[in-house]
Amino acid sequence: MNEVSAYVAEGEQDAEATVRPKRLAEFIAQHRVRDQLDLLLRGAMGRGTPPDHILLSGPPGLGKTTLANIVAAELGSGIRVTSGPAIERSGDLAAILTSLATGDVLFIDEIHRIAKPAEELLYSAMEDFRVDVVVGKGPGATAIPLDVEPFTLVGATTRSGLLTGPMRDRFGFVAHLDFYAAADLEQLLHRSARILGVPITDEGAVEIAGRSRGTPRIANRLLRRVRDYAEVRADGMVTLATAREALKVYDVDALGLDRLDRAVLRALVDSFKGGPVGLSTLAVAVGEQPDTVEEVCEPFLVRAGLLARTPRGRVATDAAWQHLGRALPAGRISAPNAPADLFASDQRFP
Ligand SMILES: Nc1ncnc2c1ncn2[C@@H]1O[C@H](COP(=O)(O)OP(=O)(O)OP(=O)(O)O)[C@@H](O)[C@H]1O
Repeated sequence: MNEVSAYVAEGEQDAEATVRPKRLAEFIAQHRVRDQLDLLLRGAMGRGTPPDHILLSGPPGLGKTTLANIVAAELGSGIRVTSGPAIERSGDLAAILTSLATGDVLFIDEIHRIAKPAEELLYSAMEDFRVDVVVGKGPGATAIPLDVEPFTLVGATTRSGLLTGPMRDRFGFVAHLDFYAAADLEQLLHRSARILGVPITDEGAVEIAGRSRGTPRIANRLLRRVRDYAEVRADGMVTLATAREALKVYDVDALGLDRLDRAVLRALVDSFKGGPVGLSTLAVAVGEQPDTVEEVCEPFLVRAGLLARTPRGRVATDAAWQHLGRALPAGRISAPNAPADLFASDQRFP
């Protein structure tokens, strides 16, 4: 996994936890989602019932796990955390569900990857707070109904388009987290720097924010890398100069693209003449899993107008050729920058 991707590397989780906002009021930006959640939670607390189930979607590192923890903290409830791939058998899920206390929050990350039998069990738990646990096999199998205490499911997904209709319909509140504006990331960096005791100038924060791909987790990670550099090679202060020098060492370019992002663009432009090319072929060309290319690199490349996802495959836009410093080949049909709605549609393209 490359240095600055939006996934958390082992050993960095403590640093992440230190700066993670604990309450809604500390959660920066995403005002619409924050307001809506605030209403949902206060309404439910006023009535003394658990709020509707909540689905959070969006690219990695934008705050889904943080919001799930905030929901529990605001409700004053306990939280159980698991993930779709971790629930292999419906029995695993039944054990979790039946051990929940009244009002608990159950957070399922990557909920689109939950196994089918477990998903079906979840339907009745979400709707009727009841699960049928099947004991035995074949004609002798019996279903034992078990009660589940009223709870709130918070599901997180990077691919809401992959959720089945029945699953999506059972969430009373669905929120899509979008990439953060640079100004919001500056605010976030100042907050994190304060908590970590890192002196930072406004220009330093602007520089890091501009290269953070609209993603809080990446902003926090770059801050830690620039802090290392500032402490080892300068006087410890994060400034414009230390940020620039450090980010050069870590191979993060002016748009915030890292090695994998650039490898994807280079493969598209140099090996496939700008595309269209299918996702799996592109992933093989850069030596990564298709899921990583699709979920980690592409959302931002599309957002930055460098790559378009079309029904015929991935295409490098004119801006991608320019960003790589390549001349557009003569006779090439120009691919204008990707329209934002292609990204928002969140569909799986070939
Ligand atoms: N709105 C925000 N305000 C302040 N910090 C934030 C905000 N959103 C995210 N962060 C920070 O970014 C880090 C990553 O957030 P989080 O783990 O919630 O992302 P995620 O969307 O759940 O990603 P993944 O799906 O990969 O787990 C957190 O440690 C938190 O400190």
